[in-house]
Amino acid sequence: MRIFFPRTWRLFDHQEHKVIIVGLDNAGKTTILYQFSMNEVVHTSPIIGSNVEEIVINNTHFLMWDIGGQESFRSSWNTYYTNTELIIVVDKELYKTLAHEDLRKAGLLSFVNKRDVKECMTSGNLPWHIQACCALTGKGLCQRLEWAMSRL
Ligand SMILES: Nc1nc2c(ncn2[C@@H]2O[C@H](COP(=O)(O)OP(=O)(O)OP(=O)(O)O)[C@@H](O)[C@H]2O)c(=O)[nH]1
Ligand SMILES: [Mg+2]
Repeated sequence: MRIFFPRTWRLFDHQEHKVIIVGLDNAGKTTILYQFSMNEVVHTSPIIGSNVEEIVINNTHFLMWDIGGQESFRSSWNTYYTNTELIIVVDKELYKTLAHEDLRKAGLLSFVNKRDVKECMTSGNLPWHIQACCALTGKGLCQRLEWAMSRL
């Protein structure tokens, strides 16, 4: 995995940044967690509960929580939200739906919808980006973490 973040001011950034990884079951969250922490693919089993790893990248410390995506556990996700600085949403359904020959040349624009509904998050308070990745190779994972870190 490529190591980045050359900014010198980060050399002394020992604050721990809380990250949560959410998404439906089987999306690849645990695989991504261990790509970040061990730079390798581990054998995973579906989890009801969570895994947490402390990860240091270029002297920036992350406490990365991988939260089980099984339906029965989703109502517990909110117990992990306190002090979260970065949310990683892993979505395999989107990929599956769009992996079609007819869409090979299409662009992709994603809307965070229902901004008129009060309880919904808005793009105003939640900066976000879409990044294609492969958790088995680690490709794509680092680029977007770099983008996210610049906003911490
Ligand atoms: N082909 C492919 N398989 C992947 C990728 N990422 C994960 N997988 C596989 O998808 C399966 C599920 O991955 P997990 O990381 O356990 O999924 P999860 O999101 O943690 O699932 P829950 O713990 O049930 O919420 C495993 O067999 C992984 O090897 C990927 O980028 N490509
Ligand atoms: Mg898992």
